[in-house]
Amino acid sequence: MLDSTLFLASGGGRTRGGKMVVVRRRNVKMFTFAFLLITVTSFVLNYTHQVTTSTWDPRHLAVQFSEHVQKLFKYPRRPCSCRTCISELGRSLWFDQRFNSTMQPFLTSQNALIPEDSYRWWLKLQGEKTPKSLNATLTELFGVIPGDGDPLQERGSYTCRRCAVVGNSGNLRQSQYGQDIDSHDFVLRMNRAPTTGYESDVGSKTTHHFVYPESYKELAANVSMILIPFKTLDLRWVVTALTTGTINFTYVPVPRKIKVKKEKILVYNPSFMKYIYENWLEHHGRYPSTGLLSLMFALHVCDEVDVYGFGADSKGHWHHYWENNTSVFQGQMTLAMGTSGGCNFQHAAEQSSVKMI
Ligand SMILES: CC(=O)N[C@H]1[C@H]([C@H](O)[C@H](O)CO)O[C@](OP(=O)(O)OC[C@H]2O[C@@H](n3ccc(N)nc3=O)[C@H](O)[C@@H]2O)(C(=O)O)C[C@@H]1O
Ligand SMILES: CC(=O)N[C@@H]1[C@@H](O[C@@H]2O[C@H](CO)[C@H](O)[C@H](O)[C@H]2O)[C@@H](O)[C@@H](CO)O[C@H]1O
Repeated sequence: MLDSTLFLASGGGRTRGGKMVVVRRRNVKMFTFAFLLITVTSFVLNYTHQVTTSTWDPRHLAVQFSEHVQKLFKYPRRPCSCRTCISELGRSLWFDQRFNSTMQPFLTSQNALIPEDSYRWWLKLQGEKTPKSLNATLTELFGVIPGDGDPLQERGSYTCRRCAVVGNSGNLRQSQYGQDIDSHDFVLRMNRAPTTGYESDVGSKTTHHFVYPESYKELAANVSMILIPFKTLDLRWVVTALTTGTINFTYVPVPRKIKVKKEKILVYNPSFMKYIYENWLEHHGRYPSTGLLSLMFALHVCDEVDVYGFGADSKGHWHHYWENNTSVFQGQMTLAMGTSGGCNFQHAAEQSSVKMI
């Protein structure tokens, strides 16, 4: 194919002598050489800007390069009609190097497999001493909840899915962001975040709410609850909270029963947590904060993401928008992202279609 294209491009006809063949071979060689030169040069130029993660080890560079090319071929951007789409590669190499569109944010009844290395990492997060068998727990869990289908995952209906991730920072106070937040297709909130009484600043719409047993709050009937399990007990808690009500204590008291429809319960994937810890937190801290887990989740299921309520307020105070604690905290970006760890999210925000508001 390449040969015949070159042949035509060189304007020649098939001749009797060997000369044309030599010219064609030379053309092929020159083309191949030029292609390799351009590719390698642009790759090297691009990567020399990545001070934090690149090394000059040729093997490392070659691996990174081949991964990048594979990604481009294997996962071309999905249909999206937004002005800019998260999954569009090539806007920021920094972002592309970390973003892995193949990672699955949910555990589902069809995809409940946690690789051994992820499982080992996850088990250490909260030092669970005698964890129950994970397989048995997951079988039981998906015997109780259907664990499938969520509007966020059904690609067909939205061509531009706009999501708002609302953190719990006091910087939302008097922001008047309520309407803006509510204008999104999906509004993701977390932990104890209330909306009643704070509508003008934080909005009133919630489509998805991230919780773990210790941070559970009652949700409206139309809201999907996304359980973030930090330990096996958290998975078992959902089962008992929907059935027998036997678990009422983890490391603090937790609700015995929850009033959530089984079809509205989704389960965050521990392997996805590990991916965030490795690719985005770059192993800083112990594990990602709920804010970062929610944000990364959104980046993998939405086409456009706007971020609200992260960081300290304008006076450097670190508190929830519904509380009055005015303690000063300097490392706001760090705490917003990791459990005593951080990632250069500002960098990501500046270079991709994520807006931090
Ligand atoms: C005492 C304690 O453990 N507090 C943690 C609480 C607590 O467990 C829950 O509120 C449930 O009661 O949870 C956390 O987080 P929390 O519920 O405070 O906030 C959720 C996410 O919002 C972002 N945030 C919050 C406050 C603030 N001033 N600036 C912010 O940027 C952060 O990204 C944060 O992750 C958590 O789960 O991550 C982290 C907090 O450290
Ligand atoms: C304040 C604190 O560090 N408490 C820890 C607790 O951490 C909290 O875990 C939550 C998930 O369960 C969530 O990640 C929150 O952001 C953390 O502050 C756990 O690590 C717990 C484990 O036994 O120990 C508490 O001291």
